[in-house]
Amino acid sequence: MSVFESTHPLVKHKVSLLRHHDISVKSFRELTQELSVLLTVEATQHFSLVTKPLTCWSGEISAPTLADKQPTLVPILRAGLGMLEGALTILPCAKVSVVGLQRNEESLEPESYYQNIVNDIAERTAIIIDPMLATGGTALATIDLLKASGCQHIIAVFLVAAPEGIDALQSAHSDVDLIIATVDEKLNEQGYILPGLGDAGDKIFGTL
Ligand SMILES: O=P(O)(O)OC[C@H]1O[C@H](OP(=O)(O)OP(=O)(O)O)[C@H](O)[C@@H]1O
Ligand SMILES: O=c1cc[nH]c(=O)[nH]1
Ligand SMILES: [Mg+2]
Repeated sequence: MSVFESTHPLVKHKVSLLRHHDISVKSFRELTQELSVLLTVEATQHFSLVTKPLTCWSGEISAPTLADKQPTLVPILRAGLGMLEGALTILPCAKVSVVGLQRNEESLEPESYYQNIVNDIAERTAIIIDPMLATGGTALATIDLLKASGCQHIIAVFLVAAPEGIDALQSAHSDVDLIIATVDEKLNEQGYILPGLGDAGDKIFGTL
């Protein structure tokens, strides 16, 4: 498994803006979408290309073209929906597979309440999108579900990740690549990332 933490100055700057304690819902949503665009560029940077003949204004050329089927984006409800529009900005033909998981606030275990996975997922790269990787339980459950559905290639994109969550994914799924805006310090006793963002879903949906 590769773990890629972005070093892009715009990514770092936008994560810092997200951390402001009194950030508005509007700003949190906008920054989440902007970060999602930047991280989706990173997530797709190793996609394979083939050359295909193309007639352009000056004649025949061999043009680089994506080799494989479009990926499926996998937003984890709710907070992952906040990253969907940004990812679709640069992958406008991607399919979308939705997974509904909510972490139980006491046990910290993810509880499943919805899933709708594209039926040809075995032929597509899945790009999981969720702002937060904390204990890793939610991401693990999502990866298990995608693999059980036949998925062969998974990339997971997070805005903020705790070392505990990264370790959990590395131990269980060494074939999954992680793209992360920022790796934070640790989890607190309630399973929240420090310094973190607080509850990303509540900030995106205004349910604080
Ligand atoms: O790594 P974990 O310990 O599993 O925690 C991370 C999960 O927690 C948050 O979702 P939450 O359960 O708050 O649901 P929400 O998106 O509906 O707010 C977050 O968006 C992740 O999905
Ligand atoms: O810090 C955290 C941990 C889990 N979910 C969040 O939204 N934030
Ligand atoms: Mg939440």
